[in-house]
Amino acid sequence: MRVKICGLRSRAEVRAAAEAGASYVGLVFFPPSPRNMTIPDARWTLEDVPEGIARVALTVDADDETLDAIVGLERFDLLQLHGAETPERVAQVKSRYGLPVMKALGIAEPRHLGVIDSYAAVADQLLIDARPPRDATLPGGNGLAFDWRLIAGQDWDVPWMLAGGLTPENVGEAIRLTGARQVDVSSGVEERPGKKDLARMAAFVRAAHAAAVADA
Ligand SMILES: O=C(O)c1ccccc1NCC(=O)[C@H](O)[C@H](O)COP(=O)(O)O
Repeated sequence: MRVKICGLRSRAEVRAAAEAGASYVGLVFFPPSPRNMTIPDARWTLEDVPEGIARVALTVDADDETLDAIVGLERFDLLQLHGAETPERVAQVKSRYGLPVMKALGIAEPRHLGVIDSYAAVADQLLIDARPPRDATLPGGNGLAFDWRLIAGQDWDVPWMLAGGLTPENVGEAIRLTGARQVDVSSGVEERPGKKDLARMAAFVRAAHAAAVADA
């Protein structure tokens, strides 16, 4: 079981996520978000991440200039594209930067599953998330879950991660229903938007690992 904790905003939060057992730590580069990270702050925030933990940069329909600046920090192992990027744009980003790319896809109904294969053909990983409501300010990180039965028994040609409204309380059921081997959380381990609750991060990782063991 691999856990990603997203929307971290300080070195202390990154350290706590690593100590809790996260396999991925994510920073959000999206100015409207309460979790937004600036490029200069990201360099410092990720200065001493332990070996073996993947550092993820989350962007939303970012242009090349923004991605150049983020990748230029030489701090990231994986790019998470969380906007309306097309499969062609995913392929372009992957080839321009030579870093693995994870494409986030929001689902709410069976028809939203239809596009997943076209992204699986170009992305290194998929992040299967809740589709944001039409009036949402943020395309992700809304703490909303989708009906996990929609993807029960589904698998794709690349590794995928389950996200959307996960919490220490519900992640076990989500893993059992979907068979996810990787899970991602942000709001569900916060005291308030943009501020992580260190005890909840640890509880989340424990619950995810316990569900994976129970499933084995
Ligand atoms: O977190 C944000 O503010 C954010 C902004 C713009 C796009 C995506 C964003 N977050 C995505 C995530 O943190 C996760 O990858 C995932 O969607 C889980 O979010 P949550 O439902 O809050 O656990």
